[in-house]
Amino acid sequence: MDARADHEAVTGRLPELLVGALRELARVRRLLVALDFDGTLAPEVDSPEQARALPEARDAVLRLLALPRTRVALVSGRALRSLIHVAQLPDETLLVGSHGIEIRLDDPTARVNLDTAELERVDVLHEVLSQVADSIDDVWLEAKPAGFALHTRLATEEDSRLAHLVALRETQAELDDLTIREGKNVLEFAVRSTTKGEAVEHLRRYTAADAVFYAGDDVTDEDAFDALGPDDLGVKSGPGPTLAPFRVAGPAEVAHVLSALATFRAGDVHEQ
Ligand SMILES: O=P(O)(O)OC[C@H]1O[C@H](O[C@H]2O[C@H](CO)[C@@H](O)[C@H](O)[C@H]2O)[C@H](O)[C@@H](O)[C@@H]1O
Repeated sequence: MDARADHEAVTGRLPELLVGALRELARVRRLLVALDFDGTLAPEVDSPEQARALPEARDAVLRLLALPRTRVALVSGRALRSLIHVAQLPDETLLVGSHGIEIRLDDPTARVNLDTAELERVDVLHEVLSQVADSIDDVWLEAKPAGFALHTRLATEEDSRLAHLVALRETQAELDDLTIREGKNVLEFAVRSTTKGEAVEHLRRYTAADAVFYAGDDVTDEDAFDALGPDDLGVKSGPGPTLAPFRVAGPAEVAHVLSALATFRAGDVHEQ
């Protein structure tokens, strides 16, 4: 294969500016690759437990994990348990679940511990949100350690709007200071407040990374993009307003970006 064909095989149809930024990033000494899961590595599906990373994305993540001075983290709104189930990645993958409430670094036994007051608030949330889910067609509740996700993907637009309105009204009538986040066909309620931005900062310190790559698709990923600095690189997956300097169409293109990053990094690591 000549050099041009070789270059095209690695970069595909990625914009030249993005390819240049990936090459630059691949040269840093310690790199943290932090990735959202749903809508970024995995295409959206109706049943959250059926979601899986695209094979090309998973291969690229495995290649990155195998490189020296390169750490990979998943930063997800999913409960850690659910993230472990769908991601199916080796233990050296750093995991952030529940939008930063649950963090699994290199100790796989680490658990989130809620105090009694928080556990009581989770119980109240459960009672209120179960009633909402039970009373509206095709609306269901996903449990997480510190809260719940009210899913409306399969509901009609009208029922979805109604579910959001009622859930907001009823939860706020019962509990103060809830953390409420709107995502894709989901409204999330938690009794603890953290953001993906805080999670990225935590991971940056933990890994002593010289630069961070972050890819994400949803509103909550904007906190992570906001936490990036001039030496970092953010890529938004799919449509919607974003702080990320680069955008690709969706998970298939994210996989391509990760694959190119792994290839550049492997080359640069060998050169050093
Ligand atoms: O931060 P993420 O990794 O993107 O997780 C965000 C939420 O993802 C899951 O819900 C979303 O994906 C589902 C599977 O494609 C889809 O059915 C649902 O409509 C989406 O909202 C997950 O179930 C949530 O707990 C996460 O917070």
